[in-house]
Amino acid sequence: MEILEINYINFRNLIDNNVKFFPKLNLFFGKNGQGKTSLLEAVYFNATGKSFRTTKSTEMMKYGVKRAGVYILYRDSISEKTLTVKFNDSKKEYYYNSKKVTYDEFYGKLNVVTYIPEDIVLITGSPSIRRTFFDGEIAQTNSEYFQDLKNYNKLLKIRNKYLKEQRTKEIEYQVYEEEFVKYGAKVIEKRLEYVQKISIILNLNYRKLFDNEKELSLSYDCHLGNIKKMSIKEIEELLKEKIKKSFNQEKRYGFSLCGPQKDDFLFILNGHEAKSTASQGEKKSIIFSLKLSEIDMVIREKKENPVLIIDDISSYFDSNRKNSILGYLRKRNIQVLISSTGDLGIESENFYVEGGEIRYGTGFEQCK
Ligand SMILES: Nc1ncnc2c1ncn2[C@@H]1O[C@H](COP(=O)(O)OP(=O)(O)OP(=O)(O)O)[C@@H](O)[C@H]1O
Repeated sequence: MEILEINYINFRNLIDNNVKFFPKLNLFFGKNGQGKTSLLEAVYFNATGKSFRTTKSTEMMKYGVKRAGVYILYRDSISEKTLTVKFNDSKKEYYYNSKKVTYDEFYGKLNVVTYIPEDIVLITGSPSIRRTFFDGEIAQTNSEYFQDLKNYNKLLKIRNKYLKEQRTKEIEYQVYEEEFVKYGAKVIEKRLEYVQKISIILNLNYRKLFDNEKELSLSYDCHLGNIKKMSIKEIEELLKEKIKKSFNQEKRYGFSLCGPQKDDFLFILNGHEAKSTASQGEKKSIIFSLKLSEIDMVIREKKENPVLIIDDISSYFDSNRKNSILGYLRKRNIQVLISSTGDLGIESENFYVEGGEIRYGTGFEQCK
């Protein structure tokens, strides 16, 4: 996939514009606070309907305006396509090839992978951060998972409501519980399958780019115990069993204590959990390897190259490591959008960002 151009209106500090991108490395450089991240955020938001900086879309609207919008023209292996998101403080509208669509129909069309400074929380942060991240990743290439997860989350809310209101003797509750178990097991099974696939690629990428003396893996830490070799029926049975055992406690608490919302994803480096043992440098390298592995997963599942977005590359790696990563990305024929406060010392198409304006082809001397 390749983004050909983006148009934005009233997006953060960006001056309304149309920017054309190039197939390989696109570098957006400029001083701090000029709009580099805002441009990358606009691309990400246009592709996914979400921001990597905020959960409130109103924060992305230029101060003082009532509505904003982004439009992307991109090409996949078949044809050119467009995606548009229009939003205001109360709703978002999605368009695919100029036709209004639901979010379900919109999500996953244009695949993007991001690497931003805040990504380190994928290791250091809480399990819910990892669940949200991996759920999004799996859903990006697997629309069945997107639906299963949506159904499960709906059922979880309903089940919690019944538990809270002590209505578990009602007939409907039994029906909901059966569905809850069915979708819960589906979510767990698909997550496990994804983890098993990506873990192998993750280790290869980590060893190739960062440290071939170490072994890195990702494991799915399921609240049901070791489910690695289980069929979906066995997972369902185990979940049912677990619910039966915790039911009295669930009624007391008024919410579900079982289900995939209790699970976690663990990064294991040389046999130890990275969260508590890996160095800062190792954590950054693990996350970068994860992002490269996501690219490989998209290629594998969708037969399309995703677009890679890297915000502020200079803040992660020293120049040696940066050069080896960028050289590697160039060889892989992936479109990359990178922001930096200076020259990267590698062949790239350069854009200068100043005061919300993006200008193509200007020299690095302006940045000094
Ligand atoms: N909703 C908004 N409307 C207008 N301006 C905004 C809005 N949100 C943020 N800004 C401003 O936009 C400017 C650009 O921010 P951005 O994060 O894109 O900068 P940057 O070039 O990536 O900087 P850095 O190199 O420091 O990360 C900042 O000065 C910020 O205060």
